[in-house]
Amino acid sequence: MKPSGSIRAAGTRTPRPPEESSISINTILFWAAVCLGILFTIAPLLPLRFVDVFLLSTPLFRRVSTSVCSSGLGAGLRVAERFCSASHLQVRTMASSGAPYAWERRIAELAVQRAAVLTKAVYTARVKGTVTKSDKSPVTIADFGAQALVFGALERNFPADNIIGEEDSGDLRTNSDLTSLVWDVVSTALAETQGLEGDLGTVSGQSQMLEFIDKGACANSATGRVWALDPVDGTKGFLRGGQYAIALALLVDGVVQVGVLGCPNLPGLDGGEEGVILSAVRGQGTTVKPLSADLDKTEPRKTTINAISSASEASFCEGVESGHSAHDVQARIATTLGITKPSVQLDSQAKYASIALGRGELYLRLPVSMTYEEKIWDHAAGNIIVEEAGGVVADMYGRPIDFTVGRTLKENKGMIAMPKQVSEEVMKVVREIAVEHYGPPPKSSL
Ligand SMILES: Nc1ncnc2c1ncn2[C@@H]1O[C@H](COP(=O)(O)O)[C@@H](OP(=O)(O)O)[C@H]1O
Ligand SMILES: [Mg+2]
Repeated sequence: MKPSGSIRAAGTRTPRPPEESSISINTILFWAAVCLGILFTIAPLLPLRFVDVFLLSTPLFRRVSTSVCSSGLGAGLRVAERFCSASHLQVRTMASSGAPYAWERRIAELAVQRAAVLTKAVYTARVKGTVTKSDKSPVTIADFGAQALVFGALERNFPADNIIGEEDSGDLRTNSDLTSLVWDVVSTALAETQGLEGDLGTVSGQSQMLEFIDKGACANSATGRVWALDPVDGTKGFLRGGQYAIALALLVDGVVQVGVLGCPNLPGLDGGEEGVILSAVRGQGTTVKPLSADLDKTEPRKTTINAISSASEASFCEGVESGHSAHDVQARIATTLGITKPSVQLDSQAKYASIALGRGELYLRLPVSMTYEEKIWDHAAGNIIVEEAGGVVADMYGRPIDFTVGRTLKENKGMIAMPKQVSEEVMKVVREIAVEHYGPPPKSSL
């Protein structure tokens, strides 16, 4: 793992590596801005292939444009951008957005989208290369392949950040047939998303693929910038033909600041093609786009949780797997709240996505066993997506979720997500039933 200690002020972009940030002298920046301005102005007159290759592919261009914009000398560039053809929208988006975490959100969305190309191919394939992990849970070539693609993209864009990932390459390193199967789906997905290579990089071969997969072993979620990935959340749903999600979040000093959820099997927007991608940045709301959209060219749509005035109006969702949450306790809570609609059962963080999209109001996840510790990658992205959509997420005792304690959420038990307007009412009932059923909250292990 890379050393930690990459603490940065919230909302700032990851500093480029040392050699990149060395372009900091004002004179150089000024002339760089002038040159870029001229280049952008004449860009439409030049052969498209040359312009695209030069502007979109050179690391030098990315470094210079990043420095130009952050130094405030980007005005010339922005003026020149107006004259550019649509093929340069990618660069414009990158260079002109000043919102905190805009770069992180964009790369996370693109990485999740590319991973979804891979998972969708495996979802419909006959061979999924399923193996059973030591904790008895299943993992497929889609989990490994999606993790390699996303971590490659993070490594390229944020090399100083730490990463927590659900999978590691242990099962692959002892099974060359399985590794070949993963490489097949990775290389196919790379070929199908060649347009993203400039932003997300590539995977050079099997050995780099294994290296990328192993970048997620970080155990510290409390300090610095840490990404948390679940490459295929809801693997059992994935294998059963149900819902699943690709979930990526960025934590800064233990607080989730960015979250992206790709949900390939959720109904599309306005009756359109299946699959949505939601993203949220702390303080900026939650947005949604079709998963298959050209993300740089598609306006994000704000989405908010339904504001209900009484919990009895809610429809609630829960997991499909009875081994993952206590359906009987959840049913009792729903009845006590006066909810009459039957539960909607969905696998994965598609539940958080559904309530953020206003397709349900309440998510109940009560533990089957008090010894189970929820995983950070199963909740970080969903947490911010619901909160930024106007919801509240808490554990079954009404406590906020503590994301600072490493790979598991050991300071919390159970999980509930709900609209703000009814959060007191819901938390009171859930807390009472939780205490009665499971006993008082266990003492902090810290
Ligand atoms: N006993 C248990 N209690 C709660 N969650 C569990 C569990 N065993 C596994 N899980 C988690 O539940 C996740 C799926 O959630 P859901 O049931 O809502 O679809 C799994 O994610 P993966 O599928 O990524 O392994 C796994 O991490
Ligand atoms: Mg999971």
